Amino acid sequence: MKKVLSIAGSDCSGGAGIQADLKTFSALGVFGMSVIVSVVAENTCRVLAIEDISPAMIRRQLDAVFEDITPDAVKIGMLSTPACMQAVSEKLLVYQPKNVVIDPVMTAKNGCPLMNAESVKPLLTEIVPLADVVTPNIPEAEIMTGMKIHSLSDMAEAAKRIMTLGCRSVVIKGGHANGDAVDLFYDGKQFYPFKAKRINTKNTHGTGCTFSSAIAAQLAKDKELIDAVSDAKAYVTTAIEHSLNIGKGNGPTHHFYDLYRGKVTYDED
Ligand SMILES: Nc1ncnc2c1ncn2[C@@H]1O[C@H](COP(=O)(O)OP(=O)(O)O)[C@@H](O)[C@H]1O
Ligand SMILES: Cc1ncc(COP(=O)(O)OP(=O)(O)O)c(N)n1
Repeated sequence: MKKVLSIAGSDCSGGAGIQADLKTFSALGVFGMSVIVSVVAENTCRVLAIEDISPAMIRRQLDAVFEDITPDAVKIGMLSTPACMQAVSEKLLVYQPKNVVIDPVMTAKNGCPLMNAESVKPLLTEIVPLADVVTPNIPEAEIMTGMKIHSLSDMAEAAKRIMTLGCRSVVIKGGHANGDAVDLFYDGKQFYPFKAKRINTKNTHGTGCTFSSAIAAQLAKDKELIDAVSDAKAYVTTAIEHSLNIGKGNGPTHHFYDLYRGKVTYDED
């Protein structure tokens, strides 16, 4: 069975972060592992508190995984401080995992910051260059590039700027735009827009985590980047279509086993 590691924060309400990542991995038939970088006391309405795991403990968790198991892909989510980033980048440079997907999480849906301001620079210089694919939403892409994004051609310009940071490809997600949900994938040569009808729901907690984890799961299963992004877009769209009215705020995406049962392929190795 293919194995995928998530390096991210814990969402105790189960809709985003490590919890969304592991649910996505299971639904897509890969074995999920987790290195927890921060514990977030959050729910569908708000973030109450954040406690970062020490950099030493992040390093030990990474050693524990990599000395025993070789992940087929790695997804990186919330990294709140420069010290967390340094611990992760240092170990990934040592272990050199393949298929690294980086979701540069900066704020929760309710606007609460999940990454502090001094982390932008190390994100761009130490973390993004490790990525096979980086998946910012529009506000994150604006912060990464210093430009405003109002159109698909702005998304294309931002994608070009992000590629200069040294990643292999980028998908700018269109969840925060108006109209259809159009994500723009750029591999340094060509632009590929992935379009889905916008689903009229408030229950979109964890959409970014779900999408990036689904890309990692598909890359682990040896899909080409473009096919992994295409499949992940289909997966997240289904997960939003069937999202759950749990909690009083933005409910979570649903990792809809029944729809995926039968479509998932398991490897025996
Ligand atoms: N209401 C929606 N209908 C359909 N797709 C959506 C909707 N909201 C977000 N998406 C999709 O979910 C994925 C995550 O995007 P986005 O919500 O922008 O990320 P984030 O959670 O990081 O802010 C993207 O593929 C985006 O197009
Ligand atoms: C622990 C943790 N990590 C990431 C997020 C952000 O999740 P995301 O899927 O990008 O979007 P929202 O659900 O916040 O809209 C989080 N909230 N918590």
